[in-house]
Amino acid sequence: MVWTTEELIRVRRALHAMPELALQEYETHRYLLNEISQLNQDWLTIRTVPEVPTAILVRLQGTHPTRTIGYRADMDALPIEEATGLPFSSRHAGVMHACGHDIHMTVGLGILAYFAEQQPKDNLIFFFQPAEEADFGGKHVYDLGVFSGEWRPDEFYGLHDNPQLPTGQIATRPGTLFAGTTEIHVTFTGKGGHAAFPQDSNDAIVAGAAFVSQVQTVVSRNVDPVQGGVVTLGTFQAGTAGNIIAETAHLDGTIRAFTQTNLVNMQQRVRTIAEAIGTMYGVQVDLELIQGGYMPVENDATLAQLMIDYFQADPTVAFADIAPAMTGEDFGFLLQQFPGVMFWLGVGDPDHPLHHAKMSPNEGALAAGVDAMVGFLNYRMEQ
Ligand SMILES: CC(=O)N[C@@H](CCC[C@H](N)C(=O)O)C(=O)O
Repeated sequence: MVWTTEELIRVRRALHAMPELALQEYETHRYLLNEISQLNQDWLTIRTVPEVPTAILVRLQGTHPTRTIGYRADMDALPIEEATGLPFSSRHAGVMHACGHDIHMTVGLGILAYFAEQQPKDNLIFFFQPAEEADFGGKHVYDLGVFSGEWRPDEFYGLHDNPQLPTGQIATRPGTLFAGTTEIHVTFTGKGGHAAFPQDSNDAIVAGAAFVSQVQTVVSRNVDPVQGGVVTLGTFQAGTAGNIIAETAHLDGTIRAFTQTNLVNMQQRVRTIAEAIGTMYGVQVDLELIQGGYMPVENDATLAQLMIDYFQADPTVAFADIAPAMTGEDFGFLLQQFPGVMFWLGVGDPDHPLHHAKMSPNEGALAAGVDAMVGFLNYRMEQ
């Protein structure tokens, strides 16, 4: 490791305090560029992408390259009011790094800082990616043709922090690691009116409530229980007062499955239910189902096994086998274009899951993550 633990913590706390939503990561972008510009530039090239202005790519020229290896860290945060009480809490009201992307960026910078001092044998590309939680930034950048020519990785790696695992533990598996997801955005529009005269209205809340209940049958009745799936509705906004019948109800949610086939079937069921509710309750239905880049995260079997073998043989790494999770990740899209591996990095906060307002990763994971990945990349470059 080139950066000390103290330097990693300094960077992580600065990033934690400046969380920004998808495609708005301008302060984060400036901060990362400033840190990267202070590294040794001898074999380092920085590239920005005008069409996705918060993205940053960095290429390190290898000494005797046989391949180009990509490493991705995501940058965006979530619309959550932080409640950790930490002295370096979010400075941005209602926005929080509650998914640990501050950890991801810091580990990425730590690995980059190491190879900016120790020139790698193979070429390395670091991709600081906007918009993982929404708007699938990885797909946007890929679709622009950015990963071509000398910026084309032969293989791609990335990590996600995991509060349920002990600090510094690494876990992954060959094949499916995370689900594919689809965002649900639906508005039911009926006819508002006085609470006393329901016969003259079409109540959007009743339609929305029926939708909430009915979509519960998608997983319980339409998905093979052995394969599993998720339909969660995370928002329901309707109404202004107890004695007014609401004209509109808006709900947002997510559909998840480990295979694209199951995901598409679930999308169709959700669409059918929404349309049927429109007919049953006499409301207009505006439904958007957006998958974008949130494909199932499929680890390349050979590269994942290589990584697992390396980590299991390294006495400094605590490695654990793990089952797939229903988390989504738009890295799944990039792993459909390039072989590669995503892995979990334990951050030891079992009482506060990802997306919780009190989630507080243990910073001991930073050095563990950098050391493990630097070790693996050096090993991979000998193959
Ligand atoms: C790691 C993580 O938490 N990722 C997000 C990805 C969101 C995908 C999309 N916006 C959706 O809501 O389906 C997750 O919620 O798993």
